[in-house]
Amino acid sequence: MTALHVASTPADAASAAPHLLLDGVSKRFGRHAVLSELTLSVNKGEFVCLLGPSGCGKTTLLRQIAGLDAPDAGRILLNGRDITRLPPAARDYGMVFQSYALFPNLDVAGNIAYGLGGRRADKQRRVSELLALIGLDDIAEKYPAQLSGGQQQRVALAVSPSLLLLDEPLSALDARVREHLRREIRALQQKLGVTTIMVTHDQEEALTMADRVVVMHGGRIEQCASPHTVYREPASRFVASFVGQGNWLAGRALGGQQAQLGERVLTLAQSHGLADGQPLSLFIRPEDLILHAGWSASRDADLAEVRKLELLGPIYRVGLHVPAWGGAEVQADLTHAQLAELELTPQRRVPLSLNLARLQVFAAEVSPCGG
Ligand SMILES: Nc1ncnc2c1ncn2[C@@H]1O[C@H](COP(=O)(O)OP(=O)(O)OP(=O)(O)O)[C@@H](O)[C@H]1O
Repeated sequence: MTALHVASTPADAASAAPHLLLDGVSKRFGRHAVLSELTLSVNKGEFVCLLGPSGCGKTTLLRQIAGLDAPDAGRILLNGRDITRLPPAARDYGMVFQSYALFPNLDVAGNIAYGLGGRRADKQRRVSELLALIGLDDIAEKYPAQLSGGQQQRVALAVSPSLLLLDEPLSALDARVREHLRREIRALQQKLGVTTIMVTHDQEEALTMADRVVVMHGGRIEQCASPHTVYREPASRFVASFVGQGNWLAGRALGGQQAQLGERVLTLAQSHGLADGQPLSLFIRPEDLILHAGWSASRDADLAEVRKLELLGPIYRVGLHVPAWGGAEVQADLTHAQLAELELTPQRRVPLSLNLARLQVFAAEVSPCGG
């Protein structure tokens, strides 16, 4: 992992403006536009995840914020102060670009004290408080190389920077440790109120840790919203496909709020705003498909044949073939209790409908939606 740490500036306390503002930031490498007019504001104490596939520009954006690279266009403001053109050395805050943002030649207490201002006695008191807070008071005299990965992360947070920039901090760890550290980092970040921007390509990490997720694709922001909104109301086809699982169904727009799916006419929760006859893509999460115990349960249901049952731990993912929906193959998620109640087995036929309130409609090719 790499981590960047920008120490506090005196302006921090008074500012009501966004803590960090990126205003139309663009960056090219040769002819390749890696960042295209990105605009993003981050509030004090917020935890923002930059999420996107490999090569979408996450690390490049983090490097612009850190000042390790300068954008070709746009501005970066920290507490209202334009820092865009300042090389790291000319910025009047300290910055570290090392593993876990720690100085290897300072012990834990020294690392924490480095970022703190004030008189020596106050500093010592604050260091003790922070060590207690992160639960590492017994290792104050150890050096970063003597710490475990998790301990290093905790110290990096306790260094209490104005802005903590983390680039894939958990990617090298095994799943169990990663899950534990996610919770620990998030809890500490909230306790300490450290404004944090973390790069990840792991959607689960972003959804579980962030206040806001910035989904990037091809150097642009596709959506910037809470994890709940990104998951439940993806702003573009890309976001819908990249975050979580989902079923795509090919349909056709009818007048008003209606859409044709195979033989079925659906009345959507909202107007799709598309011209009559235009092809559209209907998107629905596996948990938003409804399997019915009896045929009379819903007049809106169509018969589906169970093709596959896959155990995913707490839920079953059921593969279904639906002749009435143009022969669509879909996946539905069911709890163990639901599966038992429906007595589902392969080849069995079951009435299936869509939770129309949860159905998302996209034009067959839709333009990205900015965050
Ligand atoms: N110094 C550079 N010179 C030329 N091209 C670069 C440079 N740095 C990054 N790129 C290119 O810019 C694009 C974005 O790279 P970046 O590292 O920001 O992506 P990323 O989203 O962080 O990906 P990953 O998750 O794989 O780290 C890539 O195509 C990369 O090859």
